[in-house]
Amino acid sequence: MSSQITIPADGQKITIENGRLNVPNNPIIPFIEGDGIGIDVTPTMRKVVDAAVKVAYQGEKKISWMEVYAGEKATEVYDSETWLPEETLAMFREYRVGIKGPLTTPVGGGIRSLNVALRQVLDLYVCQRPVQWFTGVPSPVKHPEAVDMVIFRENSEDIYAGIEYKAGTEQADKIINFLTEEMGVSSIRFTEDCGIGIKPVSKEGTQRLVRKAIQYAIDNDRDSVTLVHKGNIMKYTEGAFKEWGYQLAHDEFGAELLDGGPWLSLKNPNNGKEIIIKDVIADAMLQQILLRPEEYSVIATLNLNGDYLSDALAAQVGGIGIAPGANISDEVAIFEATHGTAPKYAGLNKVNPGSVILSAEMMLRHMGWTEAADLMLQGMSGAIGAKTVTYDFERLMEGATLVSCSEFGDEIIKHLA
Ligand SMILES: NC(=O)C1=CN([C@@H]2O[C@H](COP(=O)(O)OP(=O)(O)OC[C@H]3O[C@@H](n4cnc5c(N)ncnc54)[C@H](OP(=O)(O)O)[C@@H]3O)[C@@H](O)[C@H]2O)C=CC1
Ligand SMILES: O=C(O)CCC(=O)C(=O)O
Ligand SMILES: [Mg+2]
Repeated sequence: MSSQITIPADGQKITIENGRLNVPNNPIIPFIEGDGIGIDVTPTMRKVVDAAVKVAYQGEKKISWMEVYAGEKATEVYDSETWLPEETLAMFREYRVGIKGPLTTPVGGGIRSLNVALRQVLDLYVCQRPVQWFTGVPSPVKHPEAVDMVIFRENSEDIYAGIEYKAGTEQADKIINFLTEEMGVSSIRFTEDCGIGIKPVSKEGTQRLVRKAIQYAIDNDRDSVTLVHKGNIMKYTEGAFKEWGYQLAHDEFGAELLDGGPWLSLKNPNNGKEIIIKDVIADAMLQQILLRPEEYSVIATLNLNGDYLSDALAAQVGGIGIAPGANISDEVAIFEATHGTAPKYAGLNKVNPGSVILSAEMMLRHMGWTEAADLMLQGMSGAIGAKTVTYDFERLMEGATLVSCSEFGDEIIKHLA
């Protein structure tokens, strides 16, 4: 298959040297526009990033964007069967840092999630989703300012691994027969026409995620890491996640039992402050984040819990239209909005581009371009403070001026200087 990707002539590759990113002044950044509202939010994000970089570095630094394809656009550019071209994966591997818009996943059939495939193939095992309130953003809770959490969602395992067999197929029946006849399982209520899903959760997968969460708490002066699990019911997957998480905190970070346990306490080696390692059962956590958000800071959790928690928490600070995210491995990082393709709004230049813009802000910070990242936050706060906002905020804010997706980007740019 011939290449459909144009490599910008004027940029250089980001490399990794001794485990650290080496970012040239003119890095090539691969991006996927995304399906649905990707066509609205991604160009707006690029314009805002370019403006922030220009203001921050006065032309000394500049991003060379390189479009790579996935999803519906890939089927147009390549052929109708190609949803995730090998060269897209190769570019992310080679260029180290990228960003993407949302990609559609059909429900109940059709292709499996391309978003999940990207995470699995590139082993982007950390899904990092910070949730923080911007002053003035409409919220359904009384104290949105109390929400300041960073979710570390395990991104490569769990029921999200996509090991599923459709009811009535030979594979599903084979597994059911194996379970009932060889494993003594008697609790499959209806063995006829029963779909089967498998939930792999490993010690290594858990510990590499929890390690990142604790290190983040240390590096960012956070006071707790909460392991969120449903280990009372799923003992050997979610329960094991909790046990392996505590074990890692003890073995690698020297955490000690607090008041006899099970919570642990460790001293932040940077400043001597205490970091508590605790755990909460997932359903109770959904209540806790609403009632006592100030008690939670860094959250480490399994893939599906993290998916639910991140949208629920986003709602408390303005919705998924403004909640950013990153998928990170030791070699590659792909930043992405937490929302989906919102097909009913696709191409209307209507939705909030805040989520992918804040994902780009995380990307700039990851690259060490903190001045540009800080400016993006300033621009976002400025646009929201001036109440020039997209429909999702405008419908909840008194006295706000409704602007389109691209106009919201322009409002952010106005507040960069
Ligand atoms: N990482 C990814 O690429 C993801 C992809 N998806 C995929 O996206 C598709 C659609 O999923 P769906 O469940 O409808 O979820 P979506 O996130 O696409 O949309 C749900 C609702 O959230 C609100 N919303 C979403 N994005 C924005 C935005 N930028 N600005 C303002 N409001 C927004 C809208 O609410 P309202 O109607 O109230 O205005 C929208 O109707 C599916 O195929 C799903 O698999 C889903 C999540 C992540
Ligand atoms: O891949 C998808 O379609 C959905 C993924 C998702 O909801 C998420 O990553 O938050
Ligand atoms: Mg989700």
